[in-house]
Formats: sequence, C-alpha cells, structure tokens
Amino acid sequence: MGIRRKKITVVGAGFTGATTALMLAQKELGDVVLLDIPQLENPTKGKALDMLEASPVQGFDSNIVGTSNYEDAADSDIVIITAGIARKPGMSRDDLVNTNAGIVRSVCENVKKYCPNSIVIILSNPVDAMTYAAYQTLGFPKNRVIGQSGVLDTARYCTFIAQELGVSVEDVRGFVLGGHGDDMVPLVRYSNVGGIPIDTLIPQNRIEEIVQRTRVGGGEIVNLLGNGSAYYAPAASLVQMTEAIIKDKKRIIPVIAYLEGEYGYQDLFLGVPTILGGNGIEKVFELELTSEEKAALDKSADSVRNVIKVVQG
Ligand SMILES: NC(=O)C1=CN([C@@H]2O[C@H](COP(=O)(O)OP(=O)(O)OC[C@H]3O[C@@H](n4cnc5c(N)ncnc54)[C@H](O)[C@@H]3O)[C@@H](O)[C@H]2O)C=CC1
Ligand SMILES: O=C([O-])CC(=O)C(=O)O
Repeated sequence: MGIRRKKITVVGAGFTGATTALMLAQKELGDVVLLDIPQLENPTKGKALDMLEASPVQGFDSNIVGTSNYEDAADSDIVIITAGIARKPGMSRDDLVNTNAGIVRSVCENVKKYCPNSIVIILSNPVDAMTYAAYQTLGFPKNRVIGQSGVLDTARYCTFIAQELGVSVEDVRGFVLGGHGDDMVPLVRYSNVGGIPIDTLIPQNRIEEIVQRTRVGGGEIVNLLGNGSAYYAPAASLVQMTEAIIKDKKRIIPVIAYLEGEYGYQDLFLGVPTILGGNGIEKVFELELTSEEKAALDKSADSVRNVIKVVQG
C-alpha cells in the first residue's frame, strides 16, 4: 500500500478560505480542496488554478482544486469551515449568528456525509457558537470538533508585546483564554519574553493597553479594511492548527474546545489551552486561576453562553 497524501478541504473560498488554501499548499501539508457555493463554482476553480500555477515558481507539490461539489471533498482528513458572512464596521461578531448558523449547519450536513472521519476546524463567526452548532450537526466526538480563536488572539497579543519591547516575536510567549469576543482573557501572569515575565518589563498601564487592544484586535482590522474582516493572520492560525494535527505535533495551543466540567463549565465551547495532535484535541489543560482571572473568564463564558442559546433555539 502506498503512502497517501493528506487531504484538506477548505469550505468557503472567500478571503480567509482562499488565503488558508494557499498557505496550506505552500507548506505542503496535503492536497487542498477549496469549496464554495455552486453560484461561485467558476471563480472558486479559478482561484484554485491560479494558486496551483504558483506551485512551479514556489516549488510546492500540493494539488489544489476548486469545486462546489462535496464529492470532491470525500474522505478529507481535515475540513476547515470558513463559510459565512463577515462583519462590517459597526457590527459585532454576534450580529452574524443567525445567518452563519444556517450556513454552518448546512455545510456540516455535507461534511458528516462525505467526510465522516475528518477532524473539523471552524472559523466562521461568532466562532464559539458556530463550533457549538457544528458539533450538534456533525455528531462527531468532541476531540474532532475544534474552533479557531486562541491562536489568532494570542498572535495579536504577542505582536503587540514584541512591538512594545522591540524584541523578536519568536521569544514572546503567552496566551488568551475565553470566548472570541471583546471580553476574552489575555493571561498576563503566564506571559513572558525569553522566560522573563512581561510584568517585570512593561509598566502596568501599558500592559492594560495591550490587553485592551488585543480584545478589540478583530475590530481594529474591520475598521481599517472597511468592508470585511482580517484574513492573513486568521489563515496563518488555521494553518498552525492543521499542521499540529497532520504532523501529530502535540502542540500546546489555545483552541475552542467542548467543556464538560473543566473550569466549572458544562456543555459550552470556549477557548482553553489544549494539546493538539493527530487525534485533534488530545487534552484540555485546566489552569489554576486567580479569583480575578476566573471572574474575567466567567464573564467571557457568560457572553458565549448567551450566543449559544440562540443557536440552541
Ligand atoms: N474565528 C476567527 O478568528 C475569525 C473568523 N472569521 C469569520 O470567518 C468567516 C469568513 O470570513 P471571510 O473569508 O473574510 O468572508 P468572505 O465573505 O470573504 O468569504 C466567505 C465565503 O463563504 C462562502 N459561503 C457562504 N455560504 C456558503 C456555503 N453554504 N457553502 C460554502 N461556502 C459558502 C461565500 O460564498 C464566501 O465566498 C466570517 O464569518 C468571519 O467573521 C474571520 C476571521 C477570523
Ligand atoms: O473581527 C472579526 O469579525 C473577524 C475575527 O474574528 C477576527 O479578526 O478576530
């Protein structure tokens, strides 16, 4: 039996989906299927072919096809869902809930049918609630249904810390807990540069500004773009998660995971630190939190629960 390349389907060929497809192929993580609605079949095929024609220049051997037919996605190892509408200035992510819940559910019906053994990563917003909707529709075990927020939120946080200190982004460590909304919880106590705690290097008022800028980091980009939301850093985040799974790297990454008692929460999807490997979410770390940190996480969990209630009907 030959060794088969991994197959990765990206549903939604818009800004985030197309960027993700190209980055996945450039890293040769597998063959990529880019899938959008039938009305956009030709543009989707065109994007995929254009990416493929970059492969001789950049020297990557991943195949990329565009389609609107789930048969082309059959038996994918990983499915990344970016389908849905994005917010515009003045909107919150939660304003997208009804439209995107319908889209995510219809996509997941197909994923369940054509890719029953896949690991599914959800990006569509409001992502904590969309991951919940996907989990309900897919009926997959919880380790195989994963939402993306923590990698992106942490990336923003680490960017701002590196800028503040004028140090390499490679040496910044930290992470963000909670829902993908304005009350997410960057954990300052667990943040360091080259092992040196940031609160010994950055004054408290500047740390607070960095935390606040991180919380509204998505909105900052939405306001600058004017007609859509971020896609380069979101795509890079999806690729990091995909790589951790495909290479079974067992990376410690904050992702949106289904909680059944962890941190005291039941039947909730929320951003928490996990081990991400070949089986998807292999472990959820339950950190000791101070009473202040726990209160902030409770507030974020309450916001997520309110949006989940909408998808629960
Ligand atoms: N969780 C996160 O950190 C982030 C989430 N997002 C979210 O990701 C989503 C996509 O964002 P963009 O790519 O910028 O939007 P976009 O509008 O550029 O692309 C969305 C694509 O989904 C497609 N689509 C709609 N219904 C579909 C269906 N039933 N099947 C297949 N494809 C379908 C559309 O035709 C469109 O091409 C938005 O909901 C956005 O809010 C974006 C960035 C970060
Ligand atoms: O802000 C948005 O609507 C898109 C998103 O989730 C992000 O960039 O964090």
